[in-house]
Amino acid sequence: MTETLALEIKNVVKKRRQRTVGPMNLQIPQGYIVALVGSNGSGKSTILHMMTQSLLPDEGEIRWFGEEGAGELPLEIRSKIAYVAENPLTEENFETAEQAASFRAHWYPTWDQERFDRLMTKFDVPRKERLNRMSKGERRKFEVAAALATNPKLLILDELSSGLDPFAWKDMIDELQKCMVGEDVTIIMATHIVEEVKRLADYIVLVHRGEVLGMVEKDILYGCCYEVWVRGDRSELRERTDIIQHEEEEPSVHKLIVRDEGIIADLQQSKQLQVLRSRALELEEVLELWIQGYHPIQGITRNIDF
Ligand SMILES: Nc1ncnc2c1ncn2[C@@H]1O[C@H](COP(=O)(O)OP(=O)(O)OP(=O)(O)O)[C@@H](O)[C@H]1O
Repeated sequence: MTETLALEIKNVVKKRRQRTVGPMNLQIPQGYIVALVGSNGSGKSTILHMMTQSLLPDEGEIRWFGEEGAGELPLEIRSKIAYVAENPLTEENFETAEQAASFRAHWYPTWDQERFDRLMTKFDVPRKERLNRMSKGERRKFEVAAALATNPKLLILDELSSGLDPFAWKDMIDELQKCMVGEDVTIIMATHIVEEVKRLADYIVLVHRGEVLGMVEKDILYGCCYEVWVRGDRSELRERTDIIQHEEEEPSVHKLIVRDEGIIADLQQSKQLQVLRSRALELEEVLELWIQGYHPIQGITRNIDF
């Protein structure tokens, strides 16, 4: 990757009570939306905490915008980063939205009050209400409005949709898409919502049991694997090295997972096999295969027992 990097993670390790996260390496290019996906407890929030220095790595280093990241982040870099954590800061609990916003405006030279006001109105958040008296969704909307008002170069979001109703969720998606137009903003978001990944992400980082399995362009994952049902003798399939998974659903009817559409065409050419039907795998199914050991770019890593 030759683009300017918003963030670079080199050999980073964080030891947590239940699980060690890392060692991991990641290069996040500037100007894209990157989604961190993975099961509960896989390490997504830990990674985001380290990206914002709310947690320090035990080993390795992180660089922001190509700058050295050792020690405390300089204010100049910190003010380019906005972070919406999974759980909001308790320090601000007794402040109203207006008070918390004016405090943040003081720390962020790029604070845009007009943008904040516009978003608060759009999201319908009560300004004079104390933050700890807001509903979960209202608080979330305030946090996102305040993060966007800082005009960040790097926006880090942990579970954006947590507590949001479907209308507010759509508004958020629209705002994030708007904020990517014509600006050199990078967004890194941890999410469990496939629709969010589909709508927003340029790249997907898959995290599994504390390990970063890789980063792949989202569009590569569409049409990278197919499910195909064929009728014929299993001996006809034995020689094929391009089958990722095989299951004999009933005698002589096989459900296969194959790498690409070309293989389906190839199977259709076979005189001994009859292709019954096929479909492209959904994004979440491709991710599941990746967790099982099939890398969408590097390919097959397992042997199939016929
Ligand atoms: N404050 C903490 N102290 C010690 N261990 C923690 C702490 N927070 C998380 N962990 C552990 O670190 C590991 C990774 O947790 P993390 O919250 O990063 O996962 P996650 O992928 O964000 O999960 P989820 O999708 O459920 O939010 C888990 O084993 C968790 O128990």
